[in-house]
Amino acid sequence: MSVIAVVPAAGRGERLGAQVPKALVEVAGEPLLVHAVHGLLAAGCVDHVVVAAPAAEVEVVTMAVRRFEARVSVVVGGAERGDSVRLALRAGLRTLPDADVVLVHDAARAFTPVEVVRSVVDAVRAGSAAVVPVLPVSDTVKQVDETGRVVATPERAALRIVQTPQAFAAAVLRRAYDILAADDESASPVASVPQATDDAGLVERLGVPVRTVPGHAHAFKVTTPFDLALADALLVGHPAGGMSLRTPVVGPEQAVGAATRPSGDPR
Ligand SMILES: Nc1ccn([C@@H]2O[C@H](COP(=O)(O)OP(=O)(O)OP(=O)(O)O)[C@@H](O)[C@H]2O)c(=O)n1
Ligand SMILES: C[C@](O)(CO)[C@H](O)COP(=O)(O)O
Repeated sequence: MSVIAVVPAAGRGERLGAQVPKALVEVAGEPLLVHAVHGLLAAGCVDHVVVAAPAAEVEVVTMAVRRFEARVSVVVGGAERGDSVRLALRAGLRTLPDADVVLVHDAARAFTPVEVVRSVVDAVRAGSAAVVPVLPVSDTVKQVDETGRVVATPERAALRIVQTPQAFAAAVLRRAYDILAADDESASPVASVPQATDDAGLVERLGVPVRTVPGHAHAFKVTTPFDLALADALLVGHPAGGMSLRTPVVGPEQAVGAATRPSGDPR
């Protein structure tokens, strides 16, 4: 019984517009990707992390995560986020075939508090097949048509912003991504990956109920230059590898009951 986290980090980051792929953009002296991986491992309940890297950056990414030793592996990502998740998931299930829980976590949500990681894992361990961290919506949301005309105003109280890591019973996510077995070689690794804007969306299509747990403002997705400025501001006063990297990485055995332990760390 173990927990795998897959980290899609193969995007270009068009909306950020940096000179390097977004996952390699540095905040407080470390790439976003390293902050994200550190946060997962620091939660103490994740056994192995698989990062999906841009094809041209596999070596750079491999060097960046070398400090985590065998607990992190790197694969080449795909054309879309879903392709990257599938490739990383397949590699993770080969590394740890007995994994019972899989997390999917955006490299771009680099400052997610460890409590959120523990909370989604605990919820799956408690019997939920799929769990997503969410925040309430504070703006009114409109649905518009292709011309921009408002066609509906959904009831705000029923809406939630969805974050990552999203956690799944391994068998359920494997089914959602149509990975029949950890050593399945029968099809192209990225053939017919169903696309959705998040992984829970695929699981919903299977009719599997998805549970929510509280997310955290620090789990925002670095998408635009404004988000990057926010990340820099959050880490002001922290040394290189500040907020996330101050939390020591602990092994799963040290994290028993971790979700209920008070933490003095802002993560
Ligand atoms: N082909 C892709 C596209 C995205 N991602 C990853 O999925 C996460 C969420 O995607 P997003 O924030 O949209 O990143 P980008 O696709 O890089 O951003 P943009 O849409 O602005 O280009 C990121 O960690 C990104 O690296 C990925 O692994 N493979
Ligand atoms: C998975 C996600 O982070 C949940 O909010 C989000 O849907 C990713 O969207 P993106 O356009 O790939 O950034």
